[in-house]
Amino acid sequence: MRKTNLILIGMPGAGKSTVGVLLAKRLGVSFIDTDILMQTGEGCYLQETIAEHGIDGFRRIEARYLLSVPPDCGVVATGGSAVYSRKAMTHLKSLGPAVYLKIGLEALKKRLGNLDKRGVLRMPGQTIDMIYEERRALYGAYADIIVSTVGVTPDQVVTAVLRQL
Ligand SMILES: Nc1ncnc2c1ncn2[C@@H]1O[C@H](COP(=O)(O)OP(=O)(O)O)[C@@H](O)[C@H]1O
Ligand SMILES: O=C(O)C1=C[C@@H](OP(=O)(O)O)[C@@H](O)[C@H](O)C1
Ligand SMILES: [Mg+2]
Repeated sequence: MRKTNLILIGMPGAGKSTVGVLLAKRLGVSFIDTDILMQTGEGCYLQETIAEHGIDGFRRIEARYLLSVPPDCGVVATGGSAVYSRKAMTHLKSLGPAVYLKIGLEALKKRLGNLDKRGVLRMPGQTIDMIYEERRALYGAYADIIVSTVGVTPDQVVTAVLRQL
């Protein structure tokens, strides 16, 4: 078993949570989904945190949970909005390489379905195209490793990540 930490970043729907748990099992390490860390810590669903605190409030609270990820984290599936906190990303990247699970806009639209049901952080009127445009430079800038998740199964994504380590 390889003892290693990996930080998964990318758009909502890219497969961070799905692939993350499979990767952790293959590597024999722990798995943390920061969305779950936040939900259990706050005692409510992410949508409720967004409704109560607004987008900026959600980002601040999310950053706090990202900063609480410990050194022996194993594989970490972040929420898609993690990259809005430079401080949190600096912390996470100090723990292990950031793996950008990349998905094209058209494939993403098919996978995501109704954005509101998924609780993607967005300003009123902001479309998925706009969010994609706003974020892709951030994901690219933080990425140590980039793996495409289009036209491949989650298991194949795991293999592709391991090949690049
Ligand atoms: N490689 C893949 N191919 C097709 N569907 C996928 C793939 N990886 C994940 N999915 C599906 O996409 C959806 C979003 O996956 P999820 O792991 O929740 O993404 P994220 O955590 O990045 O938001 C789920 O329905 C999941 O089953
Ligand atoms: O990208 C986003 O704005 C968000 C993505 C979600 O996580 P996933 O990327 O795991 O779907 C979750 O953190 C929250 O609903 C906001
Ligand atoms: Mg997820």
